[in-house]
Amino acid sequence: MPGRIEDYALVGDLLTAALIGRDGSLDWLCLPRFDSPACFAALLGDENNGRWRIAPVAAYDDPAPPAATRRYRGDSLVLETVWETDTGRATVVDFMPRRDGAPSVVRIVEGVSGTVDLRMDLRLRFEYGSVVPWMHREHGQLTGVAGPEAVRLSTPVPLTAHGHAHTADFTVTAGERIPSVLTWQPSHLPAPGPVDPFEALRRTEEYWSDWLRPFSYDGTYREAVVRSLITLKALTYEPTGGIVAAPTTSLPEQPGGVRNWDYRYCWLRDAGMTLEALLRSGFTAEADAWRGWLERAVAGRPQDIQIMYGIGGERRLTEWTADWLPGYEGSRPVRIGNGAAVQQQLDVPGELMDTLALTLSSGLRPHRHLIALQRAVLDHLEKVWSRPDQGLWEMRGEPRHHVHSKVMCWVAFDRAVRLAEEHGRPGPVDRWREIRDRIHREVCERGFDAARGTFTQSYGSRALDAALLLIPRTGFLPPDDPRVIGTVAAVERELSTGDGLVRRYSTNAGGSGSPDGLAGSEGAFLACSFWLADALRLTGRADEARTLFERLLLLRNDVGLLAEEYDPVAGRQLGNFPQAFTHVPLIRAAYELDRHETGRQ
Ligand SMILES: OC[C@H]1O[C@H](O[C@H]2O[C@H](CO)[C@@H](O)[C@H](O)[C@H]2O)[C@H](O)[C@@H](O)[C@@H]1O
Repeated sequence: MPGRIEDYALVGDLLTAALIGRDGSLDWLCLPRFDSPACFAALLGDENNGRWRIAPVAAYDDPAPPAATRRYRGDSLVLETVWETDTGRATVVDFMPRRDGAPSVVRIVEGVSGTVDLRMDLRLRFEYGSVVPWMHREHGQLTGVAGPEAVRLSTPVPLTAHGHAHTADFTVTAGERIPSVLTWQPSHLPAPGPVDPFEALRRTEEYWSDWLRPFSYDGTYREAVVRSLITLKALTYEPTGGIVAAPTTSLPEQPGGVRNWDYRYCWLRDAGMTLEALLRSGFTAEADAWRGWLERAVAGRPQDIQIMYGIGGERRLTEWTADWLPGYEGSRPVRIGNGAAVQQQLDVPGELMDTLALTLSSGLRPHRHLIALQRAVLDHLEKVWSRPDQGLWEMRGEPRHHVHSKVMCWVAFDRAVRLAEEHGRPGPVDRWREIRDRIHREVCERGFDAARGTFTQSYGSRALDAALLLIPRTGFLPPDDPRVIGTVAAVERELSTGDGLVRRYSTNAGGSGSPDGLAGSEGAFLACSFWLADALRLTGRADEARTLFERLLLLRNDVGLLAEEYDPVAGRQLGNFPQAFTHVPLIRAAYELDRHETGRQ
């Protein structure tokens, strides 16, 4: 059975990523890309949906299994799991080397002291756990083939078949290193050249230390920021520059519930925020690559711009359900694809304009096509900003006039005005200024509940929304405006989960059912909880901001990773994992709190 979400660690090769549990089981891997079918999908079912486990024999069935501790090697994506057994200590080193042709996962067992008896258990399943491949030996490698896919395992450990599993018991002694390399390829091609596991390890470590070289932040939260940045980089599809929201699908927002979504795609919103974090950290190459991805993805008519795309810029992300998969802890359906791709979410043009303005002010050269695109986006937004939408939470119910979306429409015109005023960019500035001011008036009249002193989730509603915490950082109103202060206080009061964290909205607002039209509820939303920390700082409550931020840092798992949500009652992470949307505000809050402290000193 899969572990808790926080039991997993990430390894990746910048084209896809794998999740490996504390129990030594690789339970999730899509090959050759993030959005390809999984060849190990135990995460969304059990071992018979595909897994590759290496662990001490005693860890398999013993009710008191040996203890494992984990860490990444330095500032890299090379994972080490250290097993302490009665007879000795062994380390399993897991990583995905940078690709030189075919994608591979390398797992090296190193004997540290004494001897350790281990077991390898390989259950290869293509097509999200549904296809049992034909397994055979070829050129000394165990090979699995089914349809278009082939996987080869190269290891000195002799595996034997037991039903649809291949297993081996073996012993490692101190000083010994036993490698296994699993490589994927299209089945019609000849076997790729061998991977030297030790040389691959050296190069992978070297790559990560080179990558971090431009990073100079040395503040209080360096360790958390670095791990978040490495995670964001690992979620970037290197060939195109697209950034996935998370490498998983259908890790539930409520165990056993229906709030299960596929995040292996690029949201303009999430990626724009990621870009801000990368730019602020000095990673301009990634920012430039993403801009290239964006330019290609959105090319065409502005009315056809989607809120999300595939990692190659694909538009059709048709949602379907993998009904054969039991789901993580029975959370069904397991969704592949994402129906939100065709939604109207009016915050997105604002995110886009904000990101483009940021890239310009960071000194990246403007692309001619993007300048034309901005004009076209604004022309289109002028026609549609007053319509209802699904909002940033991608609510699947009736469209509404979401206040956060309207504020972001204001941002779109505001940034256009500023680009014209400050950078001399051409455009109908007076008209943009006039629309900007009209949106502002409308939001303050229709989106503000004067009796309670707070902005609301949508016009005329009493419901609140933690996205409103973003208002002070957009410049829509200054942080010390009583309407901002009232909104922060109302969100804290009404959306708190009792421990300082907040939900994004109430799934039971006024007893009338959830505004998202879905059954069940969900946990505290971690991005919103980081936004709250940021809003507290902005509104003059820096000490409370720091306390909340440091509490949030404690929710990271043993290797520094966070999912989308957290269940404060069960004390466990929820939702897709690790999630960019969570790690991005962590980075921002860390920088801002440090900056505040330095300013104070
Ligand atoms: O809550 C319902 C929606 O949940 C997902 O969207 C969430 O994740 C996105 C990616 O991180 C984020 O941009 C969005 O703001 C979140 O609400 C899901 O992808 C949607 O299909 C679903 O309707």
